[in-house]
Amino acid sequence: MSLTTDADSRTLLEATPGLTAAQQPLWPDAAALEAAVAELAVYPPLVFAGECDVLRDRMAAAGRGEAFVLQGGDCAETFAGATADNIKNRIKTILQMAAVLTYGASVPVVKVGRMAGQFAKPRSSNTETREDVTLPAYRGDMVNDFEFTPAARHPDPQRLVRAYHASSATLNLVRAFTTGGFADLRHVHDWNRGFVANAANQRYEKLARDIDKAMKFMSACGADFEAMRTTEFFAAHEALILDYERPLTRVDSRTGDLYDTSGHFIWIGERTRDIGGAHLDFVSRIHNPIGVKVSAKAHVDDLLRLIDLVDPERTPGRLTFITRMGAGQVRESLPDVVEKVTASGAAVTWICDPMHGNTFESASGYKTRDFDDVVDEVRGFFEVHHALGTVPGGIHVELTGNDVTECIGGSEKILDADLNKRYESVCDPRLNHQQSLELAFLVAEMLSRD
Ligand SMILES: O=C[C@H](O)[C@H](O)COP(=O)(O)O
Ligand SMILES: C=C(OP(=O)(O)O)C(=O)O
Repeated sequence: MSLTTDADSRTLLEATPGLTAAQQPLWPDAAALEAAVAELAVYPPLVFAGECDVLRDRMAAAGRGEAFVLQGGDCAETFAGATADNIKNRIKTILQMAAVLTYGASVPVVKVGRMAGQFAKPRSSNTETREDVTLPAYRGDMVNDFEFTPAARHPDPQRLVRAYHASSATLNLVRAFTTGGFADLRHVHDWNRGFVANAANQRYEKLARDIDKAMKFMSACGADFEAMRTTEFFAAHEALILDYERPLTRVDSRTGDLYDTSGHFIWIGERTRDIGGAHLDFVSRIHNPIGVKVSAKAHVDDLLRLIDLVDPERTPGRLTFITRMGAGQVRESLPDVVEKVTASGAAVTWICDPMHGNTFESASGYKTRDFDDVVDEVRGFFEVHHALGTVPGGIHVELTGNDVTECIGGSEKILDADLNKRYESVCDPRLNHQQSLELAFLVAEMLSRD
């Protein structure tokens, strides 16, 4: 991997003339921005192109039903939140979920963290008003600070550089955890025993007992548990701020192809997937596996054009549609999209994001999601794919390993009145540790009925 100055990469480091990039900050100081971008452009890549290729193969397997993808992590990572404990708890939660899903799906689970780069947020409004004060909206730690003061909300390009360092430190610990023994399947299994030991989770005891038996069976057969002390783990985030993604785009010295080395998998959000926009133009020129969020409002013709642009060669694993239609819409809106995309001969992998179509403001004023809606959207996603004979390839979830109270419901029965106890997200509400595991048990049940 090298940073070359050949024509192709030079063009990539610059914005394509005439294309609009939605949801970008209004950086107040052009010289400061240029300095930050120049700094990023000479830093080492965060990931290696070969790892992105491996993930593309894994995503292709999920598209064929030979693997199942679990993408999960914070809605918005913060610099202050990039602590060892937070990262460990999130990895632990994802590993626990993956173990349960592996049993349910009987295929490998591809583990992808929404982490080590998820520092930018698209917003519905450019401003936020509290009482009679209006300030720029918080757009993620990569851009400005959550604190509601004029100074904090001022976009600062040096934050792009801080995001790189926070991502680098996060990824370093993630790699240590997942290759150094923390991911040992036997530990993960023990942690899951703790989950069902809680009386509130008795409903999942049978599945947990079955997994226990499977572990004992594997042990009796002489399975090599030492080989299961490590696991593959990939990093993903929304490629939103092009002043971050472009300078981290490098030429792969093996092939001459371009890769965005800020993460293995990057996705384009619902608000930035316009066909003539700069985001799709950007991802069409890099070789990472790419996700695109698809809401119930998406027009199929636009999606078909998008496929032609981003995946003209129909490479399995290259393009994933992350559908987020809402529990009330998924059964009505998803079939047409899946049918027409499939009929076009496209090779997309389908993943369900059951979070972003199910957000509402609670009576007490918190942005929240109801656990039942989250489960129902996944159920609807499975139903639609089963009816059409297509493959439900995975889930994409906003979660944390901590005991926050941001989404209502689940076996702990979090109520609206509980939300103020530990609402810590700086943007959208996440499933907490228990809710995440409960979702994994429920999805494992859905998968094992396949
Ligand atoms: O995470 C998703 C979006 O950034 C978020 O839903 C937008 O939130 P907003 O409507 O509060 O701006
Ligand atoms: C903003 C997000 O989702 P969407 O683009 O689907 O709204 C997100 O996943 O953080």
